[in-house]
Parts: sequence; structure tokens; C-alpha cells
Amino acid sequence: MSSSRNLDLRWNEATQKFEYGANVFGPLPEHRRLDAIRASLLDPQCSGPDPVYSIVMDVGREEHKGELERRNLLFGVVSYPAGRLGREPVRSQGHIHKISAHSGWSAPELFEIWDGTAIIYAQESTSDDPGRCLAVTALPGDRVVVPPGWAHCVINANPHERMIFAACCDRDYGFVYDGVRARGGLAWFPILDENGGIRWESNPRYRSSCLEEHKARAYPELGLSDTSIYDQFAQAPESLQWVSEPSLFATVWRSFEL
Ligand SMILES: O=P(O)(O)OC[C@H]1O[C@](O)(CO)[C@@H](O)[C@@H]1O
Repeated sequence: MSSSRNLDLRWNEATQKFEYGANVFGPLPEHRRLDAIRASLLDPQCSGPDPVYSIVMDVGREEHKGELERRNLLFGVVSYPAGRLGREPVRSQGHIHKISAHSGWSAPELFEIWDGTAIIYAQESTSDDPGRCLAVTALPGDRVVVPPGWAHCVINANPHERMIFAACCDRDYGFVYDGVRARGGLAWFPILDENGGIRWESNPRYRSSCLEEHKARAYPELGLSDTSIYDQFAQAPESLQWVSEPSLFATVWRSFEL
């Protein structure tokens, strides 16, 4: 069982499900199978943990249901097993958020790591030139923000332990995979080295690019406090409104650093 950050839910390894505390709602997990994500892996024939990850979208405390809906916000939690996908760590496929009907923006996403070590990888575009490419390492309690319109994936950086994270996103979410799949993945593939560390290989189906790597940082310009993202929502729901209404920070996004 793993503990959550101020939302009473935990992953049960034996049942491969999330368990919800009193007054916490959430669905059964959707298990993403290995066959469903092969098109974006370095070795599409590889073997690895199956399911590759388990997702619950729309979790929260009963008392917040209305507020989440009114604000077009949604919390999800994702659990990744230990292991590897061939030479790669366990990871998601990579996608861009669809344009939201209510905002006209491809929404940003706010991640918070709960257990394990994650790398959030993001690139500006899935066209020939991927633009800026960044890999941000995040530990329990760290937050990472992927700005509007960027393609991204989430990686379990430690092949020896499970990784669990929460994300706050637009309730009108949808994932666009075309660009990523057409190029056989994102512009950089994470590779597990002999010592369990991560190195990167560029994807030759993109024009050459540089990869910047750094650790997670604070985001005062987005009004993120030190408390967990769910508690921040509970205490001041308007302070996360930018997730579903990115235009509130239109000027911030222009020079945003992950
Ligand atoms: O569809 P993909 O790219 O495999 O990623 C799915 C993941 O993306 C997320 O939105 C996080 O970016 C999670 O909900 C989910 O784990």
C-alpha cells in the first residue's frame, strides 16, 4: 500500500486497485496494456510489465465534487510498476492535450509525485523540429508543470520500485497521439543503464535537438504553495483555475520554464 498526499486513497499491490477512504470518490483503474502503447516505444516488440500503468481519472473528496465540476478541474492518480520496457524504463506513451472546447487551449498539466522517482519529459512540438526538450526529475512532494500545447510523457525513473503520481488537469481532457506515433515516439528515449541510471537516445525521426535536464522547482509565478496540490485546491480552489483556464496566465506561458 502506498500513502497519498492529503487525499485518502492508496494503491493496493495485491488487488492492483486503488482503495478509497471514507468520503473519497474515484473509479476502478483503467489498466494500460503493453500492446496498446507499443507504437511509441523504442523497441515495439519488447516485453515488460503488463499492464504498464494503471490510471484513475476523477478522484476527490465528495464535498469537492461540485467545485471541481464548476471549475472544469479534475484530479487523476497513476500507478506505474517497477521494471523495464526492453532498454527503456516503464513510461507512458506521450501525447498532447486536445484543444478544450470551453477554453480554446490545449491545457497545461500539474503533476505531483507521491511515491518513487519520476521524470516528466516534455517537448514543445511533435513536428520535425521538436523545439525545446526537457527532462525534469521529481521526488515525492515535488510538483512539475507541463505548459499548454507541449507533448509529454511520464517515466518511472527507478526500475526497482513502484512510482505513483497525481495530476490536476482540465476536466474536458483528451489525448492526441498522432504526432508522437507518426514519429515512433517523442524526440528523446530514456534508456536504463547498467547501474539503473537514465541516459537518453535521440529519436532520428526528428530534427536534431538538445535535451535539458534538471530537478523539479517551485512555481511561485503560478501561485503554487508548499502544500499538496489537492490541499491547495481544497483551501483555495480558484488558485488552480489556470489549469483549465490557461489564458489566465497567457503572459507567463510565453516565457515559461518547466
Ligand atoms: O496516454 P499516455 O501518453 O500513455 O499517458 C497517459 C498518462 O498521461 C497522463 O495524463 C499524465 O500525463 C495520465 O493521466 C496518464 O498516466
